[in-house]
Amino acid sequence: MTGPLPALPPRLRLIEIVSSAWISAAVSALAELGVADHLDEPRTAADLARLTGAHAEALSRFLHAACSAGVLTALDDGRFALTEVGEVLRGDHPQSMRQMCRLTGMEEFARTWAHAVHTARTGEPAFDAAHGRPVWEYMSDPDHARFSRAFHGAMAESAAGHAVSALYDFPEGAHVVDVGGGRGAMLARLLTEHPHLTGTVLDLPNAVQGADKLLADAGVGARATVVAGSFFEHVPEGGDVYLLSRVIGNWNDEDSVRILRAVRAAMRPEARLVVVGHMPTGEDRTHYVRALDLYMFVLLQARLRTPEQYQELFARSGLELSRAELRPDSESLVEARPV
Ligand SMILES: C[S@@+](CC[C@H](N)C(=O)[O-])C[C@H]1O[C@@H](n2cnc3c(N)ncnc32)[C@H](O)[C@@H]1O
Repeated sequence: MTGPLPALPPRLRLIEIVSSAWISAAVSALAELGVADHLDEPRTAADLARLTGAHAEALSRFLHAACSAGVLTALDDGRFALTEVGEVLRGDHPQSMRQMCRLTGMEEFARTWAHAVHTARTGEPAFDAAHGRPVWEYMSDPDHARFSRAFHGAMAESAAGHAVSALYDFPEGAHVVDVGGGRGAMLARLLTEHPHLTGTVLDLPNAVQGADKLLADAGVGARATVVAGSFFEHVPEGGDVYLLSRVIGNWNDEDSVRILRAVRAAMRPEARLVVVGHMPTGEDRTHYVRALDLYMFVLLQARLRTPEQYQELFARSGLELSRAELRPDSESLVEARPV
């Protein structure tokens, strides 16, 4: 189903809502198996099962479930084809969501959602209730390297497809410090698009694993530095633009102010801070922003914010809002300057 849902009697509508989690799990499983990467031409379930090491009859159920969500179409001859939406599940699509769809289905998140009622009762993060510690700490544990790789792989995939340069004019010759920049995918894209820029990526040691290689493979290694560390302890000085992409939405107000103050302490008076992330605009066409706000709370006791709410955090951190670029259904941008 690709358009708006038809009007349904309340009981049917409700069961449609709660069972959509199963369809979502089916799409995540297809992403894990890499099914879409074999659908450069329509194929049967048996063919796809052979190519992905899956069970043919079981896979056909997953494929039909994905058809009901409009990700695939079942052809009259029994073969399955990608729809325009399904194309984005391909690993080689320029805006691929394969790693993100795979990540969404991982056990860690399933267990987190199973504890969501704990969050509703107490206001505490369900991730901690399910796993005994906060998500960043859990991910830093070498025993959870698979989850960490999947998480940072998904972030790198979506950051690489993110056109931050379409939203912001980076000054000629600027040095960009990507604070909490993961594997450096966003920095790599920025430096590729703007040969005059240099940059630094700062993130926790488990997150920057592979960043040197990613930047070198993108051909920008000579203009980039990778720093492993915590933004609560130190943010590198000397930047002209400090980027916080999809970071502040992970933290409550107190911690956000600590991060912003650490960035502010590193900034020269003429430097700028650019915050990128989903912000409620009131014009969003999907329920994703509301769902993401819930997810941030359940996972991290955090929230998405409007530019006005960012301004409140900036005011407590020695910064002031200098620009806001709101984009419904997509990531928005706010800029701040030191006061
Ligand atoms: C949602 S991800 C966003 C990554 C990247 N900026 C992007 O937009 O793709 C949040 C990032 O914050 C990083 N992070 C969490 N705690 C941190 C800390 N104390 N110091 C530095 N980075 C941290 C995580 O490792 C993760 O890479």
